[in-house]
Amino acid sequence: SGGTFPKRVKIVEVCPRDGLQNEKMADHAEVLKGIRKFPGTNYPVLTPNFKGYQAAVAAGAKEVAIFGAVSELFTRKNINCSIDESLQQSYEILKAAQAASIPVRGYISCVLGCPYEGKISPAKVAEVAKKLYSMGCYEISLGDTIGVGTPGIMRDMLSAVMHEVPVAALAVHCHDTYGQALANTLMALQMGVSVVDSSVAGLGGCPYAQGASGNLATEDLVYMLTGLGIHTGVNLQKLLEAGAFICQALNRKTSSKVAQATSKL
Ligand SMILES: CC(C)(COP(=O)([O-])OP(=O)([O-])OC[C@H]1O[C@@H](n2cnc3c(N)ncnc32)[C@H](O)[C@@H]1OP(=O)([O-])[O-])[C@@H](O)C(=O)NCCC(=O)NCCSC(=O)C[C@@](C)(O)CC(=O)[O-]
Repeated sequence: SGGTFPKRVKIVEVCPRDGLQNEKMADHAEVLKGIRKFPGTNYPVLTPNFKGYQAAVAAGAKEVAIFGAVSELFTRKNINCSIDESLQQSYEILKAAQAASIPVRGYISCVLGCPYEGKISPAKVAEVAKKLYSMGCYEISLGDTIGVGTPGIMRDMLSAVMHEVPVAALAVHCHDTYGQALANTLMALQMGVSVVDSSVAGLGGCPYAQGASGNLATEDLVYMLTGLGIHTGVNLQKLLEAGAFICQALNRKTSSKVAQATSKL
């Protein structure tokens, strides 16, 4: 593998959630019932509050994800509460989930910049990450929700967070609004992060974040990791087929550069 890069990277495919959340879509209970489940694959449900957690568990969710942010204004627009209130809700979900042996992943949004508050201090991200981790999230996914970050900002943010949370429990979640998602992810990999969120065909975007656009495309991530000799366990050809399938179903163009390039071969 390449120098200080991790030998293997776990990719968390967020297209079924992040990628499709802007589409007119069924509620999670119908989705969970409707999908064919494969052994060894997790199907986490994003739960915005305790009511959402209870509904997800009642629908058979075996893993849930909670989300918070480092910006008061974004938190208000996204889930209609303050950061402290959102952490309190997260705590309640984590307590119930621990009692039910349900793993909880934590997302933090706007870690490299906020559409409403602008610059975000790395110390603030570290503080929220520490709280979610100490409350029991097994992994913290750090989201550049509106894709404004550049690798230097990613480096400063991660340096602060890694003082508070072990790097093995960190993931990055980059949006590609300014074409920086792959570069930001590469910086995170160089700093030892080995879990990366991405979305097939680059679909995605947060409806509550002005200007947010698609996620890092999984095809492009897998292509880069393969080139670096990093193991992912993902078959790029099959991934390209999955991307083509979902783009056709949604009548959308892929944002993956690899998909665009290989379709012309
Ligand atoms: C969180 C709420 C629901 C609060 O919304 P609220 O209006 O503050 O909630 P409330 O407690 O005042 O309740 C209002 C009504 O909603 C109902 N309600 C309350 N909760 C639920 C629930 N869970 N499921 C179904 N119904 C619910 C509740 O029962 C009540 O119904 P009524 O009594 O009036 O008939 C709202 O603000 C909301 O839906 N927000 C959207 C959250 C969302 O999906 N955001 C996008 C997620 S993606 C993201 O954040 C970024 C990420 C993770 O992808 C990573 C990155 O890129 O950074």
